[in-house]
Amino acid sequence: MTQTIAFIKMHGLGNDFVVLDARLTPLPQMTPHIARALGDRRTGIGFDQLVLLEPSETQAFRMRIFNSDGSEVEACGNAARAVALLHSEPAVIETGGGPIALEPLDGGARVDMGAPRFDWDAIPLAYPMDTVTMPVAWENLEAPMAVNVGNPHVIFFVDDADAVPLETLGPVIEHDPLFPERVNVNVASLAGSDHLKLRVWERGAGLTRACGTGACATAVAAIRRGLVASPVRVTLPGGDLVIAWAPGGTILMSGPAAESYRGTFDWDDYAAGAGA
Ligand SMILES: N[C@@H](CCC[C@H](N)C(=O)O)C(=O)O
Repeated sequence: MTQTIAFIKMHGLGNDFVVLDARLTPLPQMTPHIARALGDRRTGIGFDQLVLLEPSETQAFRMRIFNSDGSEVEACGNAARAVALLHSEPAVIETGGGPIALEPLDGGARVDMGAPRFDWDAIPLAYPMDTVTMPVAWENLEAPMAVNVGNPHVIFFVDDADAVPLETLGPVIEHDPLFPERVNVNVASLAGSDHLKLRVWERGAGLTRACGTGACATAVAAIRRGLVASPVRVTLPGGDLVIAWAPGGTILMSGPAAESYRGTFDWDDYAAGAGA
């Protein structure tokens, strides 16, 4: 007998999610096949990420994240703000990238995303390399910085982020063998002494309206290079986030989130033919 599953559609700056809440009632096992089928905007519900909330043995609850290509990943900044809004009270939660602290605000949230990591094997890269000014280039994109903020990011500072053909270069860089777990690709330009403009090609999801972890990684990279001072306003196609970070500390991300609608789907409609 098929199971009817309730979902909540949410977004952070247009980066959209389907949230499944299995904290009290367990759901059938999520697989990459089902996540991909649900995420298909032509035949499924459609989303950038699927967010699965489960009980945790160590924190208030656990947030699992699946990209629209079905891959399970460690972190999602915009989803963290959406989940903070849904949970509606402060909480420390478990993620694949480590614990993060949620604080709901009116129409959004502040999230402590933990400390960034810069070592080549923490990104991870395929071999040892300076991650502050990487000696690599893809066409006109050169000398990026790599940061892991729970998930892996590479950041290119350019004169005009809008002029970069991210839809063609993004997938090439995402799948370059230098990044054994693939990578999220950020192109940023300076808009002021505390303001960056950012576009992101997301690993496993493509071009999105906004990427919270991309904003965190890019702000940290720009502060580390001495390009901007914290707190940094990061303007994405979907709107603005504010990121605060000091070397040695954790990253604080603030910004909006919203619920779009609630619905249900039949599990068997998406499980058909499911292998992995
Ligand atoms: N939308 C995100 C990031 C989602 C995960 C990412 N695509 C990855 O594969 O690491 C955000 O807001 O941070």
